[in-house]
Amino acid sequence: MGGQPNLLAFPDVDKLAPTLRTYILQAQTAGLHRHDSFKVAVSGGSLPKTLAKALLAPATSAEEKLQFDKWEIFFADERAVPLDHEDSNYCLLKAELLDKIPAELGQPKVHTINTDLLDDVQEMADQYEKLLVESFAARDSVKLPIFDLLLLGCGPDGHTCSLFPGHELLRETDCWVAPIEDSPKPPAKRITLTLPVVTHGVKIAFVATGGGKKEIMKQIFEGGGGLPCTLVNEGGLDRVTWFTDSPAVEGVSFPRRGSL
Ligand SMILES: O=C(O)[C@H](O)[C@@H](O)[C@H](O)[C@H](O)COP(=O)(O)O
Repeated sequence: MGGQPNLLAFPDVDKLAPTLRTYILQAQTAGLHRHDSFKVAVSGGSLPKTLAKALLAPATSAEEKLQFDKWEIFFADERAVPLDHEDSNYCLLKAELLDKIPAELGQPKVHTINTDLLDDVQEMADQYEKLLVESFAARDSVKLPIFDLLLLGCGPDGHTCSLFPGHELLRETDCWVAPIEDSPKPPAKRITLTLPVVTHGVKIAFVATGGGKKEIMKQIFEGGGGLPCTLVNEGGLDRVTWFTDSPAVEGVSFPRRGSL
């Protein structure tokens, strides 16, 4: 392991989407070879919309087929709200992507939070972790779940998943899924994958677009001072790829801007 995160910059989201699609298809192929399924974690925010742009586009004859029936989708973070609530990351993903997948491509298996536990986010996180244990840790030797792909956003303060700058959760090393009850971004109660799980992914993708990300992108790539996104870069190294648009990276100096 080594290298550096890869930073890809596109003129706009429409130009970014086809490369994101190719990247996801490559990760799907690798996952299917590894365990005949594709285990993905996704965040909320603007990501589901961009994912939809990438994944709902018509297929080209040269590419691998999207096999959604082999996908297992987990949430990199989720808010402790009912599944049909406007703050729910599941609700967002469903509206933007899941409901629009053509029947012939199959439907992913989606692991939602247990909404009986909205008042007990510790238990909600523990149960979600159990889902990961069942899905990933068939062998005792598995110490951490290894997602085939994590698809993440980056907040204007440098947070990712529900891992916020300066928060004690950044030091969590034992559990795979943690509760948070004081999220600075509402709603306050959430669950999130922890940093060791995020940085263990086979591939880790950030999608960060729009001029609102410009200042934080500079900080992340020019030092970062322990920002959550920087910590993922440092832990994931060349397994991390950033999909950005020009407004988000204007003025960001970064040694490696590449292609897939
Ligand atoms: O539940 C959440 O709050 C999101 O999962 C969060 O982590 C998001 O990914 C970032 O805030 C980026 O959001 P944008 O893409 O909307 O900037």
